[in-house]
Amino acid sequence: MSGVEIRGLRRRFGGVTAVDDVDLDVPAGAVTALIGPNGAGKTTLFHCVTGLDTADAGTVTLVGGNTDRLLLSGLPPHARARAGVAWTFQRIELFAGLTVAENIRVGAENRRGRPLLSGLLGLPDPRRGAVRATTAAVLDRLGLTALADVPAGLLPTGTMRLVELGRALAAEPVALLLDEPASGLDDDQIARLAEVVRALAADGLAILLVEHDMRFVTVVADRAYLMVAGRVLLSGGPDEVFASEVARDIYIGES
Ligand SMILES: Nc1ncnc2c1ncn2[C@@H]1O[C@H](COP(=O)(O)OP(=O)(O)OP(=O)(O)O)[C@@H](O)[C@H]1O
Repeated sequence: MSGVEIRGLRRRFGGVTAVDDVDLDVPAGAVTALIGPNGAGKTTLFHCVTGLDTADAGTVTLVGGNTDRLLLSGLPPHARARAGVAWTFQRIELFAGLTVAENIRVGAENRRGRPLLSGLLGLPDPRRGAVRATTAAVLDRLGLTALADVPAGLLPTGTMRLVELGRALAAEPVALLLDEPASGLDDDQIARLAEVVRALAADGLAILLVEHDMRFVTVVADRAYLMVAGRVLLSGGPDEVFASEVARDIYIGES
């Protein structure tokens, strides 16, 4: 399998085992959803993949990409990003004063890095052409070209989420992690986001989604993992997982 392989992952906070011996595959070319009630450990697992948190045990491995198998465990977030992992947060973290294009360009520049010396000397960046091309391609892909020059802070939430996704995509990742991308979106925006996410998976990205919105998960995910109290209780097609007794108990009353 190429994608992200999680094995025996464990993370404790004092007496709480937030992630308890989790195995999970995020294959390339598919959307994998991680679902479960508040406090299940989804965000902790997500952060152990990005490197924003450090697992106490287990491994996270990137399979494919620049190297055949790269152990991500132990690497800081920027090294994981450079290896091909990109993510978006539940809380939107755009530069409000920068335009849509500038925000996306940040992602493209992070990926390519800028030769330190030319930056310090104020010389033209030799990679600027590639950054510009990537930014234009991402704007086009997400239908944001007409908004390229609009300050991100002026956009409605749904569009901001697309810009954040654009910034992640501009890094040309192998694996993409999305933390509650549908939160705060209306039905039309959710449908549009679902289309974009499906198309990205069809292009070969390995996508991991932490999500509460059942409808979105059902439409977009190939496989869902149900996590409760740090453990994966079951996994399978989203319909099958949501139809299970344990999921029905959790999601009853939710949309
Ligand atoms: N930094 C921390 N320090 C102490 N406990 C933590 C920390 N982060 C998470 N926890 C605990 O770990 C458990 C899992 O939390 P986590 O945020 O990963 O769950 P979640 O499934 O993402 O929940 P939600 O859907 O509400 O975001 C919870 O009991 C939480 O209180």
